[in-house]
This record gives sequence, C-alpha cells and structure tokens, in this order.
Amino acid sequence: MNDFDSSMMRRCLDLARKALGKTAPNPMVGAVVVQNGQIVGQGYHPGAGQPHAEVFALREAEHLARGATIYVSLEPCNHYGRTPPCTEALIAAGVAKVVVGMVDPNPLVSGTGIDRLREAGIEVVVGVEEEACRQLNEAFVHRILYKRPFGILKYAMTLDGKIATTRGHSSWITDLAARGVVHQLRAACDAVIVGGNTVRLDNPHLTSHQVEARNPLRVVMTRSLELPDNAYLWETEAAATLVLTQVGANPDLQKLLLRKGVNVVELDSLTPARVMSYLYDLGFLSVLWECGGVLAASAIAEAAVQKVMAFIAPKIIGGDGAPSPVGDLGFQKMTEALTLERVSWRTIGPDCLMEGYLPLGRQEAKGILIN
Ligand SMILES: Nc1nc(O)c(N)c(N[C@@H]2O[C@H](COP(=O)(O)O)[C@@H](O)[C@H]2O)n1
Ligand SMILES: [Zn+2]
Repeated sequence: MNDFDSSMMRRCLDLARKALGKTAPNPMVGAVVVQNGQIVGQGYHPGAGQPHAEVFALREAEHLARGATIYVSLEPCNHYGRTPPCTEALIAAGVAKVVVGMVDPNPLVSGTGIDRLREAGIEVVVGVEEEACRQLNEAFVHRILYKRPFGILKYAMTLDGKIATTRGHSSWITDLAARGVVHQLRAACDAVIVGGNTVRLDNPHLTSHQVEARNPLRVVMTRSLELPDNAYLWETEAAATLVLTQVGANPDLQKLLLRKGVNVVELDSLTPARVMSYLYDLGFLSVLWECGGVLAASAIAEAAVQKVMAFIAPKIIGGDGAPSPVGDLGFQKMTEALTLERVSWRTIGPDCLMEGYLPLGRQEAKGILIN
C-alpha cells in the first residue's frame, strides 16, 4: 500500500461519512475516480434505494473514467438488489484499475464483485486502509454476520461508578462537551432504547439536539406501560417514538399515545434479544442502549450489546443505594468479569470517554449463529 492509495481511500471514507446514520440497512461507502493523478470524480452512497457510491463517482468523471483508477471503500456489488450491479457499470465505463478497501461480507457479493472485475481484465487491489473501512461499517458487518443490529451501550457515570444520586437525580454527570458527543452519537444511530424507569425518572428527549441532524427512532421498553401522560418522548414532531410493551398493557395509555402519534407495539416477549430481532426486521444497523442498569445487564446478558461507551466524570457522589450502570449479571468471582477488547480512551473537556468491545463469541454462545 502506498501513501497515494492510502490518502485516496481515506478520501473515500470521508465521503462515505457524509451519509452517517442515513444508509440503513446499507453500508456507508465512498468512491473516488483518479486519472493521471487527479481526482476527476467522487461520490458516496446516500441511502438505501439510491445509486451506489461508484455510480455517482463514474457519473462525475464522465468520459475521464476510461482508463482511470477507481478507489472504493467496499467491494463493488455484483448483484441486482435495489440497484443494478456496480461491476457492470465499472466495466462499461472502461476503468483500468479498482482499488478496494474491504471485501463485502454480504453473501450476495462476498468476493464475486472482485472476481467479476478480474474476469473482465480489470486490475483489482484489495485491502487498502482495510481496518479503517471495517471500523466505519462495523454495524453493517455485524448486521450481515449475525442478522441483528449492532448494539452500543452508552452511559455516563461519576468516578465512583454512579449514574445518579440515591434519590435518582442525574442531571448532569458529564460536562457540555461530552453531552455534545452523545448527541452526535444519537444522530449516527438508527434507534436509541430506554426502559420505562428512565422515562419516569429522567423524562429524556433522546434527540440529537442539532438543527440539521437526523434523530434516531426513540424506543421505550416497558412491560407495565405505566408511564406519564406527558413526556418529551411523546412529542413526535421532534422525533418518532416507538413504545414496545407486552400484550394487553394499559389500554388507556395506549390510546392516548396513539393519538399523540407514538407507535405502540405489543410483543409476545419483551426481552432485549426479541427487541433487537424486531429492530433487525425494521432494517436497522445500529442501536444505542441509553437505559438504566437493570435493562443494561439484561441487554449484555442477551448479547444485544457489542460495544460499550462509558463517559466518566471526575466527580464523586457516594451513596450506598446510588445506581450503577450495569445491574446484576449473576457473576460471583472477579474472574467471571467481561473484559473489554480493543479498548481506547480519550478526554472530552473534563470528562473521559472509554470505549471497548465485549468479547467476541458471545453471539454464538447465545445461539445467534453466523450465516
Ligand atoms: N460497493 C458498494 N457501494 C455502495 O455504495 C453500496 N451501497 C454497496 N452496498 C452493497 O450492496 C447491497 C445493497 O444493494 P442495493 O442498494 O439494495 O442495490 C449492500 O447490502 C452491500 O452489500 N456496495
Ligand atoms: Zn453497487
């Protein structure tokens, strides 16, 4: 891999990111056409049903695509989905070389795009900035492999591990800058989930709080449906809200919520695993768990969480009964602890954000099998 290839692939990733949070169930992809060392066309995939990144880049390059090199962050597709195969568009445009960031894990593509281009006499290079390409589409890769959305557990806690005071007060643990990062994270996710307790105690908005940015679907998991008549989440002009509950729960509130434009769905079993399967069927890529400790523990136990984002404030609140971010996981010994992998941390204003991934293999253990 040379520096020029790397910088063109990073350009593809920057282009792809323009559609952050808007492509589900499709990946974010960027493409750049280079002729004689100059960029002559570029594009990104804006969302499902719209042309792929390669098509936009070829359109912009026009006749200059002939004999050119195209960089694309994901293997070109070779199937008829919502759109025709990009391999055929690349062959028709007469490109000489295709530089691919990563192989598409989608079984409908999975190497066949690369094979088709090589059969047509096009030079193909694979794996430039592969790790960065994979990182950008970690939710897409997870969705394809496990047939579930990618789950992120986000919480903010004090230095002594509390997410609220003993009386349940939690505004605010972290500073403005960290809360801004959370708002951006929401804009990048397809759904954000809380439990009924969070609605009753915190009355959150769960929006991205940015004028132009999109909002995730706000999801409430509640068995009893004993929730206030007035909550910010019922203000559906701000963002859509879905309440998932059990069959027959609080019919009066169901009627009121429907009148307010809130979608209420009764599920036969209201577990994190069932909810993730429901959200998979809606085509979602990424789901943000912003719930309290009890629901967080069951989401972890049921492999509905893959990544943890812990915001840690340099504050001590104390309190024997003050809640912590993760409830009982049934572990008795420290050796049973879930040790996060690929851990990183950074400071955001006065706070710290620690990120990491729960150990792989838990999906298989929970019976969710790879294709
Ligand atoms: N290489 C590439 N570029 C894009 O811009 C893409 N969106 C994809 N997506 C792949 O094709 C599948 C979706 O196809 P349709 O949009 O339904 O036609 C998606 O699952 C990826 O495998 N690839
Ligand atoms: Zn395509």
